[in-house]
Amino acid sequence: MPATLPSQKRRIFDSPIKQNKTPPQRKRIPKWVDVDDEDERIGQRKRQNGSLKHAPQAHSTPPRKKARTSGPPLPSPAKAGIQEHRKQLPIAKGKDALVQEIRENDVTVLLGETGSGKTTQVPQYLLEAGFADSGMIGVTQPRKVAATELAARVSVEQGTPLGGLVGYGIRFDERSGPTTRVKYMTDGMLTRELLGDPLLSKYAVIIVDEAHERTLRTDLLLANLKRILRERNGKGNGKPQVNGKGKEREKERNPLKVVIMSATLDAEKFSQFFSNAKIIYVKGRQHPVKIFHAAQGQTDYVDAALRTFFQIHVDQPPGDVLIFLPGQEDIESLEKAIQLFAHQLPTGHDEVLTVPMYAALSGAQLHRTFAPTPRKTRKCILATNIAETSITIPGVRYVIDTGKVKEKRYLAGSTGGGFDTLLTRDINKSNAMQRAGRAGREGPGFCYRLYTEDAFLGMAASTEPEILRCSLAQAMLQLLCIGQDIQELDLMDMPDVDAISSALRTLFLLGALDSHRELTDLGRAMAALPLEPTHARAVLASKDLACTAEVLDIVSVLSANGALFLDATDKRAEIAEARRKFVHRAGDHLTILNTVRAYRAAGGADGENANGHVNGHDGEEEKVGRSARKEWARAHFVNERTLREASSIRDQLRLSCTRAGIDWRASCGEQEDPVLLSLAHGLAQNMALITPDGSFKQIMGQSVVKIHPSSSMADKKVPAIIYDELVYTNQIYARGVSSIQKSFFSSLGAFNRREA
Ligand SMILES: Nc1ncnc2c1ncn2[C@@H]1O[C@H](COP(=O)(O)OP(=O)(O)OP(=O)(O)O)[C@@H](O)[C@H]1O
Repeated sequence: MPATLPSQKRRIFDSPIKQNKTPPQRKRIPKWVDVDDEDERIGQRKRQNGSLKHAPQAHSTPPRKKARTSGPPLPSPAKAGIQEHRKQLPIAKGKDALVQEIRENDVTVLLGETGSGKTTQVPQYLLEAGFADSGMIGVTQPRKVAATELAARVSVEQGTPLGGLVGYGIRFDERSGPTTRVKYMTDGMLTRELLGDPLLSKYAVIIVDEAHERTLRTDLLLANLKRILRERNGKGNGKPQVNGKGKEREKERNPLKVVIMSATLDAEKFSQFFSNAKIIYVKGRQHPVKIFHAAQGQTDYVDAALRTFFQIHVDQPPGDVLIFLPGQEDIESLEKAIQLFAHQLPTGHDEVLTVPMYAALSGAQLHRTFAPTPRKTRKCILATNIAETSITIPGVRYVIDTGKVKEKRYLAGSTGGGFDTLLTRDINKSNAMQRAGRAGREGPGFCYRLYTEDAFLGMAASTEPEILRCSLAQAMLQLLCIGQDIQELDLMDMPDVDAISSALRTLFLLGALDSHRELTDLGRAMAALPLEPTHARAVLASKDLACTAEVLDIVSVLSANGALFLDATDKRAEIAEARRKFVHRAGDHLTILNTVRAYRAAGGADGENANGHVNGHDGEEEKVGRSARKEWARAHFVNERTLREASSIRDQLRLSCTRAGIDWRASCGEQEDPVLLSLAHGLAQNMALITPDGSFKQIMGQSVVKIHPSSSMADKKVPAIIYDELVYTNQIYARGVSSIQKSFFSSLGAFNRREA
């Protein structure tokens, strides 16, 4: 039955907002069609089909109460309110049965509505039931922000400081210690741990959360968990032996429990992968989410989101709004538009606070999303799909879903030198349901889909696994280090042979593999650095060229999340003038180096403490230095957060270098060639020569590329370039470009190997 929003019969901006160039007055708002809770309907449909086993509360076996005999002392509840809230979650009703099922099965697949309490509660139930007595409980997440925020939430629920009983581990940021029993981490971090501990022996339980996302890391992890289960538990799945001698042997073997969780999972497929593992369905969601579909498809989703936001803001009760958009550009343009129109609202309306949320922002910036909303303010979070799964953003009551996402896809070239594409596409049902699930976490919620119900029903059920569409080089290098060949792994979906060949070729050209596909010492050294193979190769080359200090400065910035240079279309001339002093004629890499050096120098005394850290401790001098650096960054339109993040990455890389016997202090001063040559060792596949028309032709590939307009090398005519990446938008662009000498080619092993 069609339903309308309260204000639908009138134009959205009947209120006296200025009439000048205001898109919201141009068109009518999308018309909404109301449906019942889609997640619930789909759940029911599946249950009728018999594809789901029933909720834990349906189990008749009384839970076996196990006295807790060892392990860390459980803290007293932090706040009675939080403990009460925990008890009200849908999953709480099935707690004992759920714990019992996990005790009886090596692998459990847990399917439960968004917000039912899987991610925050299951690890705590297992902790409280003594599962962490023989090892840690590891919980993997596809995204960093989810790992850190969930660890923070669960440590509050446990009443312990973050990094104590409950901690997290993400690349370049670890908050866990000897007392940690529950550790949230990215799936990438846990796969890295396989390098040093192929049996993941410090874990008693591994919970793979949001498994429906099928990230490359999750798929590799699942294949390894299957192997580990065989080795640690003596079989793929089934009932562990718990009587008599079996119990003793089990203790010696330190068996592993695996729990696979999601709200939108093809449970049967996961169950079959783990030899028909038990499927448990947690029924019920905490709060209803009312879903509205647009009556007609929207051509301009940014404009439609703008209108819908103000419709909510003007007409609906308090509650923050979360808008899902495909990428940073749309986020920035919608943010500007919202701010513009919010200023024109008549008095009497709450303030609007916009908060962007995308992967390139630093941890501290992302943290703003979770800060309490000030009084008489409506927060509007503009997010990519990093806000789509796992997280609870307190205060969010309304979700606007544009139905779009940016998807990375690697196009492998037949002669090597493939490239990533990042294109906007329509979401699938699983995305849509997860997005709706971000409303209704603290009370009833509303989700406005800017697409029709038919469009929703016609969507694919789930995302294509990343392993079928991404570059495999880094993952294959890590696998080879633990003696695994991707083609022999028991994977849920096998990657394409072309993608495997392309990755093998990259590793061979980098010198990580020899001509028999055997891992070389160089390859092993590359895998030991927490960097992409190209950057790791550059760092290793810098050892021989005595310029590790410079290469670490550059690679740290390239590994940080945020962009280094801020852009503002209306200030292009001012920005160019401010940066003139440190833009290097050889291109973007040395410009990065100059920027890092200038920033450091702005803090006085080279801005580094005795360890070489820019972020030294709080002496008066350091405070002055910090504020001078901040001011410098502002004046030069440089993203200071990126530089601070890079500085902490560099500290960690220095430790890795020390472990690998590389002198990270080795510096070549002002010389350019050693730095560029080191980088060229890593970027040997990313080289191109100029053509008569001023574009560039790849040396190890067929593509003709242009230099991206954001590069300091844009429009420059130089004989040869290296570049960090190719991006495909309307044409193929090289980003992160430096000019190099042709004579470098003869110094690069890759070229000899290519000819071998
Ligand atoms: N940081 C937080 N602040 C406030 N409430 C929170 C927070 N994190 C979780 N909650 C509460 O706990 C509930 C359960 O969250 P949890 O993440 O465990 O659910 P879930 O079943 O894993 O959901 P999803 O499938 O969406 O990841 C939320 O609906 C919310 O009410």
